[in-house]
Amino acid sequence: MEIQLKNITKTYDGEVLKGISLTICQGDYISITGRSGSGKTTLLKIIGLLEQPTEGEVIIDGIKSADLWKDELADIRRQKIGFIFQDYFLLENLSALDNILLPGLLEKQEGSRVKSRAYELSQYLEIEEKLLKKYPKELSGGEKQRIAIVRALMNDPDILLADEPTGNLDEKNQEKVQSILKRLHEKERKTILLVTHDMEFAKTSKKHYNLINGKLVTGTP
Ligand SMILES: Nc1ncnc2c1ncn2[C@@H]1O[C@H](COP(=O)(O)OP(=O)(O)OP(=O)(O)O)[C@@H](O)[C@H]1O
Repeated sequence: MEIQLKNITKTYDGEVLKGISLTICQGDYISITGRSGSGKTTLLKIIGLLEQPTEGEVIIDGIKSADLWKDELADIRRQKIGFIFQDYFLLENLSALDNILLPGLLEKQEGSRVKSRAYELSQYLEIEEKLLKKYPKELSGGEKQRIAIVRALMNDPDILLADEPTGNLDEKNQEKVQSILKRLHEKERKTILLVTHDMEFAKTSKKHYNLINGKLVTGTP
């Protein structure tokens, strides 16, 4: 999947993004850093089709997102984009396994197929089977984030959008998540777009941008 941003602006109270153009090609690993409030999450939401730009175009595989219906945008989000967040967004009253299975089951995919993919991916991310029975409150931050990554991978998305995925983790788990993203990029050819405060983490990407005054500035991490 190729995502093109053309001269994107976003205005809330003030102008947060001021003319951003960027092409994200299949297989890219891009990191974006920037000070708090600079608009990183806003940009990620626009790329993930969760938010509309005020001006400018988001073009997905040659099709302008503004020309698509809400349902079509939701289909692209579900089928092609995986989201990973700092706060994991696991449902507390579901086991880790059910959290992973829920999106697929909501889409009425066949239960046994969804389940075997969940186990396969959990094994790939070295999540012990016994962890899958636990509830989020019984899991460490690192475990929760790995469960959230499995959930993001269930539909085999082309691109993973990761918003501060190591923000709440200790050093050991930060390294674990970093190496998982690296492996998904190198071995599975996933496109990765990473927002992080952590310059060391940004260094592991192939292209790095700094978001300054609403514009992307090429940086060498
Ligand atoms: N839905 C919204 N309504 C109004 N203002 C918003 C909204 N979302 C974000 N903003 C504002 O836009 C600016 C950019 O926010 P954003 O969350 O994109 O920054 P960020 O770089 O991700 O920050 P952080 O690193 O602290 O997470 C902030 O000033 C924020 O208050």
